[in-house]
Amino acid sequence: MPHARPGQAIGLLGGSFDPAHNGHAHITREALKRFGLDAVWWLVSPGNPLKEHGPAPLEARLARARQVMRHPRVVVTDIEAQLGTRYTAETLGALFTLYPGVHFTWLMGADNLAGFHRWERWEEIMGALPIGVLARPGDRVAARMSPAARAFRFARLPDARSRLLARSEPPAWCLVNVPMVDASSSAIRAAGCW
Ligand SMILES: Nc1ncnc2c1ncn2[C@@H]1O[C@H](COP(=O)(O)OP(=O)(O)OP(=O)(O)O)[C@@H](O)[C@H]1O
Ligand SMILES: O=C(O)c1ccc[n+]([C@@H]2O[C@H](COP(=O)([O-])O)[C@@H](O)[C@H]2O)c1
Repeated sequence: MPHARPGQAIGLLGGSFDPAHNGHAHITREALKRFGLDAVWWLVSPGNPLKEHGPAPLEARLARARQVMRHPRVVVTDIEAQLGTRYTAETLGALFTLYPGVHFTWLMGADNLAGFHRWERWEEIMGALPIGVLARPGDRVAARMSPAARAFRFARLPDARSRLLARSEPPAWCLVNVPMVDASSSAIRAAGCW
């Protein structure tokens, strides 16, 4: 498990990373800058609980992720495999116990906010930690209009105040309009490059 000191602000980017690509690396660098984070941990998932087809083997996805994301403040991890968790709510519960005093922020692309209300215990997650959302081509409107965004409209931090997010009391979320990179794992798989 990676190291974190109490008081540090750590962003968590969960994903299938099947495979990792430049879009992931780009939003990670933007999240570090825009949300005032000390570090970001990639949580390479054993498998998205909502996806029917399992991803490529975890070892292969981790190896690719480590090639794609080389940054002194980013750690590529298999934390969920180590913890034996699959649902994000479970993973977070375990991390809060293991890292008391660490300020975790959950990171996601705008497409994930659009479907966030289908996640297990999503309202609890909203109440448990700040959520940083990064623009993704084609998904900003769906994200802003999503059931989760509407239900938690009162907890939205404006883009201009994004640097306060990591240390905000949850529920708190912020959608930042970063420059967008049009890359996706499904396009890479469809092109037969993985
Ligand atoms: N180009 C991108 N711009 C913004 N966010 C992204 C981008 N690519 C991935 N993300 C975000 O990174 C996280 C992990 O994404 P994931 O590993 O599912 O990749 P993906 O490209 O979305 O995969 P797929 O195409 O198979 O759905 C998600 O929160 C997703 O929204
Ligand atoms: O907990 C859930 O119900 C849940 C449902 C869908 C996705 N997630 C998490 O969302 C992250 C992004 O998943 P994916 O497959 O879109 O890359 C990853 O960490 C998943 O474990 C979590």
